[in-house]
Amino acid sequence: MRSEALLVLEDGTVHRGESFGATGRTLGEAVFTTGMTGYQETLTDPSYHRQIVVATAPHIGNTGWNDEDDESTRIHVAGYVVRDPARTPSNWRSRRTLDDELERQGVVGLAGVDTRAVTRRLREHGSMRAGVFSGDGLATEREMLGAVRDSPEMAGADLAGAVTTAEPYVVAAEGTRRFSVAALDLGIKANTPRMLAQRGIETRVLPSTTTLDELLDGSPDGVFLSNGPGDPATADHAVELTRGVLERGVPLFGICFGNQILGRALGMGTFKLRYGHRGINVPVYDHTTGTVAITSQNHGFALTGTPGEHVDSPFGRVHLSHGCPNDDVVEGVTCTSVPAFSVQYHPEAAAGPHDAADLFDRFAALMGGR
Ligand SMILES: NC(=O)CC[C@H](N)C(=O)O
Repeated sequence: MRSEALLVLEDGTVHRGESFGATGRTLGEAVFTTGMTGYQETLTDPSYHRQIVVATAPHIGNTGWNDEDDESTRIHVAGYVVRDPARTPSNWRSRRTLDDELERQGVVGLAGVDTRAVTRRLREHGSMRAGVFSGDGLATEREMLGAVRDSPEMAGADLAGAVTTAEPYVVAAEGTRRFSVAALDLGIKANTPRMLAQRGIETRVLPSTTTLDELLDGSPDGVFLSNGPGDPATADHAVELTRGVLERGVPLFGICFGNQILGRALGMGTFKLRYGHRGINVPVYDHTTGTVAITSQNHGFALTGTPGEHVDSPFGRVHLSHGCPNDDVVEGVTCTSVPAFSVQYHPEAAAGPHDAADLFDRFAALMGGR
């Protein structure tokens, strides 16, 4: 029997459901994702650190949990809120149920709430702090709401240090090594080095506190700035490193948090979106080619500016080359004087779609001087 569990939002809204996964108490920023598949990749994506993820897709857990699709060594979400967990998961790769895995990793979840109502609330009032409470974590509503309101905001949160690798490691290229890349790990997903490896690129993954000398040790052909949790306005060290890389003319590619960091290094500002972009079918318009890609996204912050415009930077002209047609948010920047570009969405596409995979080829071409 599942026990009672509550989702308490910062604005005082309370949703009653049943415990799912571990019982107890968890606090974080409530955000929603519209992805209908890929919950394993979402839950293990370090960018979701300290977020309580609400799935708008009603049936979650249908394909169980496997030993192959983790994007990192553990589940990173602070909590998981679903409508209707699968009672009988079925997939040839499944090893256990989502419910069991959440419990095994001590992740507090909630099932049986009207996730569409929660999503409407977050869409209209913005992402907000929240808590999931069950078992020993339950208390009076007043006490639970107090705990939510005492918890830290996502704005101003510096979280890369909580998810970065402790030690450097190398992911070898598949086949002949064409290039080597130094990747700054701010919460990197496993599929990024994998997609680089498929293109003959060796990736040396380095902790977020790496110095510029360590980053450029061995003269890598390129530098990669990873995705990651938290507020990009706090990522001063990564911004400094990026300026050093741009000054030396080393080819650079950034994804999501990495896009925000490149933008900041170029003098742009960042701001918090009302409810962010999280899903696997978000359109992005490429102002260079005039094409649209359907993309995987997970961001709560964005760069300032208008897609399509050119702006001046200490490193020459910058094209705000990609934008989201839904709301005109900048989705990518391309430098015209230095070999650097980045995107706010996820070409590593875990989970899918694969429209943007060619960006890794573009990075390879940049390193090849073409
Ligand atoms: N996936 C990411 O890299 C997210 C970047 C940043 N933490 C944001 O929410 O905007």
